Formats: sequence, C-alpha cells, structure tokens
Amino acid sequence: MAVPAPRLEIKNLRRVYAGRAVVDDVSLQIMPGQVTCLLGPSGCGKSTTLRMIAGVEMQDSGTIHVDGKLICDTVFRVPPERREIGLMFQDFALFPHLSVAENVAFGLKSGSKAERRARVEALLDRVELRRFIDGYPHQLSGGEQQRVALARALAPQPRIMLMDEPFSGLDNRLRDGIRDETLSILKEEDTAVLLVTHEPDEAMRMADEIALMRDGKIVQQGAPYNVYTRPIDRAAVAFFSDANILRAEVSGALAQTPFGRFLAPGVPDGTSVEIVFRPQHVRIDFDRGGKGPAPTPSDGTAARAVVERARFMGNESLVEFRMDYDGTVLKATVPNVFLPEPGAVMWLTIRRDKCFVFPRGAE
Ligand SMILES: Nc1ncnc2c1ncn2[C@@H]1O[C@H](COP(=O)(O)OP(=O)(O)OP(=O)(O)O)[C@@H](O)[C@H]1O
Repeated sequence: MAVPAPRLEIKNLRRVYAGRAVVDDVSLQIMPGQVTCLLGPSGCGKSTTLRMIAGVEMQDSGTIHVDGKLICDTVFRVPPERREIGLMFQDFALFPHLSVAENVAFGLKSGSKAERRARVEALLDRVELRRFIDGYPHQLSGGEQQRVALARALAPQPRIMLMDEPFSGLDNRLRDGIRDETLSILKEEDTAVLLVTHEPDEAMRMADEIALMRDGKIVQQGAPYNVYTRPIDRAAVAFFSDANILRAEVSGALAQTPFGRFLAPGVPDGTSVEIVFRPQHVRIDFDRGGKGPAPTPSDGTAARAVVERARFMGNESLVEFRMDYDGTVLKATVPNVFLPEPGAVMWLTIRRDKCFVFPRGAE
C-alpha cells in the first residue's frame, strides 16, 4: 500500500534577517490528525516558521508541500488565502462588530446560506456555545471567545491548523480544559496541527511530536516521552526542568565524582564531561552518626550536604543543598511536604539510570 504524503511537509526552510538566519534549515512533516509542537525559547524563530507556512512571509530558500503538492518555493507561491490553512493566534481577536455566528461564518465562502448556517451551528454545538449564536464577542468570557475563535478557524475545514501560543492569554484554570477540548476537536476533524509554544508543559500535554527549536534550528525531534527522557544535550534537559550538573574527567570510560563513578562508554580518556540530572532523581537520606547510606550499584555513593533552604511548591517540595565536596548547590524535589531546617546535614545519592553524560561545553 502506498504511504500517504504528509499533510504538511516543510523542507530546508530558511529565512535571513539582516544577515542572520533566524530560521535555518528547518524541516518537518506532519500527518493528518497529528499535533506537532514547535517548542523553544523566545526569539528562536518559531513564529517566523509559522508565518512562512501561512504564506504571509516568504522564505529565502526551502519548500512547503501540502498533501504532496508544492504550495511554495522561492519562485512559485500559492497565496495565503488559497492555502486552506487555519490560523489561531493569542491575539487573533474576534471581530467585535460581528455576531458570534457572523464571526464563525467569516471564512465560509462556499455553500448555500442554509449550508453555511448549518456548519456554524454544528461548530458552535461542538464548542458548546450554541446559546451565544446571536451574541457579540464582548458578552463572552476570554475562554468563550477563544472557543469561538477555534470554531471560526475550523469553519472552512482547513487541512492544516497553525497555532501560535493560542492559550497563553487564558488564565490557568481555564487553560487546561480549553486545551484538551481544542485538541479533541482538531483530532476529530483530522487536521494536521503545528502549535508554537515556549512552554514545555503545554507541548508535553498537546503534542504527538515535539520539535525542539533553538537559534533557528530544530535540535531534537520526537515523541514527548523520548525528548524528555533522552535529551540530546544539557540545554535540552534544562529546557524541561531544573538541571543539576556535576563536572568530571573521563578515565577508562568512567567519570569519577563525589557520587561515585559514572559510565561514559566510548568517551576518550581526559575528556571533560558534565553529568546532568533532574532534581526529582536525587535521593535524600538522613545523617546516621556522621555517615550516609552504603553505596549501591543503582544509586552510587552518597555525598554529604547541608540544607540551604527548602520550599513547598504545591505538588512537591524543593530543597537546595550546599555540597560538602566543593560548595556547589544541588536541587532535589520530594513529593509532598518535606521542609528540613537550613543547616541540617543530609546525604544525597543520584539515580544512575536517570543521569545524562554529555561532553562538556556541547550545548
Ligand atoms: N521582520 C523582522 N525583521 C527583522 N528581524 C525579525 C523580524 N521578525 C522576526 N525577527 C527576528 O527573528 C528572530 C525570531 O523571531 P520569531 O518571532 O520567529 O521568534 P519566536 O521563537 O516566535 O519568539 P517569540 O516566542 O518571542 O514570539 C528574533 O530575533 C526576531 O527579532
């Protein structure tokens, strides 16, 4: 059976401003019904990528295909309004002078009046706002307006939906519900979605695939679980959570640290490495008459530390420790309430299977 073409395929997209490539050789494929998140810090080129796909900006090189058909290269260009792409942006406001029904119907060009009305009603049913059909945007809450905006974007049955931080204007309480609802509607409609966000939580929650972007390039791409558990470098770890770092030098494929030895297979002798681990993978033990727990193969050796401060964060407690060995501060999180006094002596160990060893300086 022939493999269907991706709904959206961008190849080697590049955009240069003032001599700087803000989007640099970006390639992506998105299948129908798939949500891909372009995740990265502010200014890394996410919105510029989206604007090129939408057709409101031209790339300097690279191509864009939809369902296997070229829609844009540097010579040929389907205009934005003929690309069958829906847009949802944070500040993509509804038209204040149009009713909810007129807003949703805005992009509907084909079909009879009755057919258009039926599509508007069906979509408002779907976002559970049918009762506001003759209302006006100012009569709706922020979350309701966002749902109308979703219905408006979906009305012409776009093959692709581009979303740029669409939920960041909503307060936390509303956000999760609207995100989940939006996602299930988009899946039902079999739309390919490219969602731009700088929030790892949002990407983890929404994405089938995350494309991690930095300085105009996609540095890592994969399912959220893989990107989180197999980060390619220290910055990729730190983008998702706090990251602790140990520095060491490799000798005989092992890195010696105050927490014992770490495997560094294939790393040449004398290489400086960083051992990176998340605060939730630090184990805390109490002091037992000047000693910590005995070493184990999975947790290595315990290192002595003094509590610097401890804070309750809601779902977990965050404890900062000053390490005896060189005064560095390491962070540990503990589920529930754990608030030891500053100055208390404790012993830390690190889960070996949750550590990442990277050559030092590789960002
Ligand atoms: N029209 C423009 N002219 C010159 N530079 C631009 C233009 N548009 C964007 N840039 C620059 O390109 C870089 C990428 O911008 P872009 O908006 O794509 O980033 P982003 O990842 O979406 O960031 P944010 O999350 O803050 O919106 C930034 O450094 C920005 O200043």
